[in-house]
Amino acid sequence: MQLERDMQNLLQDPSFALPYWNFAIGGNKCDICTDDLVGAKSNFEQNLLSPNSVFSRWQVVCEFVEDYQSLGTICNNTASSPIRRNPAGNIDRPMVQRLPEPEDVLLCLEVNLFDTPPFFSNSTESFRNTIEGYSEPSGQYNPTVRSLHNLAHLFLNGTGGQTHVSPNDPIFVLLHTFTDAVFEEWLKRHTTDFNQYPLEDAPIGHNRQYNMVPFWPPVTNIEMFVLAPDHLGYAYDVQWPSRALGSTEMITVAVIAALVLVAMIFMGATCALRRRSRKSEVLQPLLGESYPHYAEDKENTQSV
Ligand SMILES: O=C1C=c2cc(C(=O)O)[nH]c2=CC1=O
Repeated sequence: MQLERDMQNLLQDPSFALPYWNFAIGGNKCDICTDDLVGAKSNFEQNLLSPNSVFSRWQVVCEFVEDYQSLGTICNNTASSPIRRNPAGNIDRPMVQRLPEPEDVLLCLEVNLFDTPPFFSNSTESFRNTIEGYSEPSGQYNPTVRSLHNLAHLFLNGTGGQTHVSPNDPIFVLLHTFTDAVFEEWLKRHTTDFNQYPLEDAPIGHNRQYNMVPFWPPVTNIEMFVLAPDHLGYAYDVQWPSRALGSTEMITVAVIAALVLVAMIFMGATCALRRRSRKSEVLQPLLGESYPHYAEDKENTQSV
């Protein structure tokens, strides 16, 4: 939100809103990697951005993570190299050559618990770990899988796919606004019980009452475990995909539809038969063939 406000100030446009990148579109194309958006691929160098994009002139800062760790130095914001990006181009990892599928988002929204022990990247049936992308989209932990948020990062295959430098790629923000939109939708669809947020035992910075580092002013994790339109003053406009029916569901629907049709035919036929019999009852002569007619009656009386 601070970034959005900063950009509103820079642009002198209070209506500016951060967009999101719906990365759950499947396939191997980065739909926003065009020169009018976040930059197309260079025709000259496969890992770089097209010179027609403003972002081809952006430089990566804080690239030397080994130095920061081994020498204990702090990143001094020295620019070192251009942004690298080669979507779907990681030939060593075919699994990250495709974006998440729309269905993956739906499955992840169905995971009931926010988090489960050990509150880490190997948690299973945990919404937090599933949207993060260390589980099958349905929530089952699988160490070989990368999905959703993680898969979107790795798909970018370059600056945006390396944790310590990924914020240098402008896609970073759009990838995370969408991830936040999925979180928002999950909060909407599930009763939000604060107790599901780990009070302890999560990695440092991730417990319920811990501050979210490095945001300023300080804000705790639990303060953000709320519906954004009601408490934070923003909302997402997303068309969530609808769920395609599985084969068992399709058979169930077909059987129900067939039963309803048979019931309707039966009811229609019964009504028609009833109406017909009621009609013939109404038109029945008061004196049937078996009753003597008045004239005959009279004749009989006279002859006596
Ligand atoms: O920038 C990031 C890069 C990531 C790579 C993975 C992974 O699953 O290997 N996860 C990432 C998260 C990032 O934020």
